[in-house]
Amino acid sequence: MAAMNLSSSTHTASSSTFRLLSASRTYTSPKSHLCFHSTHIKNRSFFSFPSSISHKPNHTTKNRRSHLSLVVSALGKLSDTESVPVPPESDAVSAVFPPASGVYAVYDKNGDMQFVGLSRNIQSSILYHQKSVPELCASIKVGVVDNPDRSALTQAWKSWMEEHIEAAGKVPPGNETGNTTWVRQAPKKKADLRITPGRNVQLTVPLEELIDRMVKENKVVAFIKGSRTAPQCGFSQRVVGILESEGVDYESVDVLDEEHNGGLRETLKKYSNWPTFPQVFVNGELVGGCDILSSMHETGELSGLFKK
Ligand SMILES: N[C@@H](CCC(=O)N[C@@H](CS)C(=O)NCC(=O)O)C(=O)O
Ligand code: FES
Repeated sequence: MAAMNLSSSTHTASSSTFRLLSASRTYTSPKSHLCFHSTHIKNRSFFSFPSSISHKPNHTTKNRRSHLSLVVSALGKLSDTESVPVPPESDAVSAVFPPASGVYAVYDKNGDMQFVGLSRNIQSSILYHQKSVPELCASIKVGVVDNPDRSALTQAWKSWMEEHIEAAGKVPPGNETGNTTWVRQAPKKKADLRITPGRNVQLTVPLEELIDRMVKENKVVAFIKGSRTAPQCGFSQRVVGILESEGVDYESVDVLDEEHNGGLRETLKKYSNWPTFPQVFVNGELVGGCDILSSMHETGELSGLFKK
């Protein structure tokens, strides 16, 4: 039997015996390397869902229920669930499919099942599929899982997959390993800037001057602990998250990278007259660290600054 893709996200489950991967493999938090000093351990969430199941439904339970009753039902057997045609316009998709949690099975125009996914926001997943592969999304069956935890969702997905495999004798093509048709691709992240190519390279210009050039030649520069893909401290991670959610094009520099940025950590403190990291510069000026960025992000001031 072919191996399978689990859900619409970037995680895969593969097995010759239709075994789901253990929760630790599928849902491991990528943040386990972070420094969790007591200063920022409070209020942190140590667990994160994959992107496709991380959306919070934006309807109240009451609204959601009345919405759902129009088009989809609570999880039952796959064969007992009615398929709903996918309207061509995204507005209509939003009106038909609810932002609820559960499983969904996508059928092409010949009625062949293409993919079974699980999602914290079925509406958002369907909108994504309709946009990326409209030719494969003719109709969809939805099974809502009320009050889902991840094991309930995974169990629901497994039950539909097993039922389909028993009836059809094969995994839906979109769930085969290596099939990325239904997977949301994470945008490629930029590499961090480095001051030197390596420890052995002798600087011919003072480090202060290199810092000065770096912050003046790039609109937004974040000096952080760790890389942008793997921040080593919760403060730096928070700032990376803010910059990502602002959608701004920014450069990052790892002050802990002694191999490429030797001496930067201490020299930058003197240059900016700021004792801690992260440090974010915009248009050559220090804006601040985590606290300042967080409050400017919340008030909208930060987006205004990025537009200047
Ligand atoms: N309140 C600060 C928190 C940042 C912070 O306290 N950073 C510490 C720990 S990561 C730091 O950089 N200390 C100096 C150092 O490690 O060199 C902010 O808003 O950015
Ligand atoms: S708080 Fe420990 S490295 Fe930032």
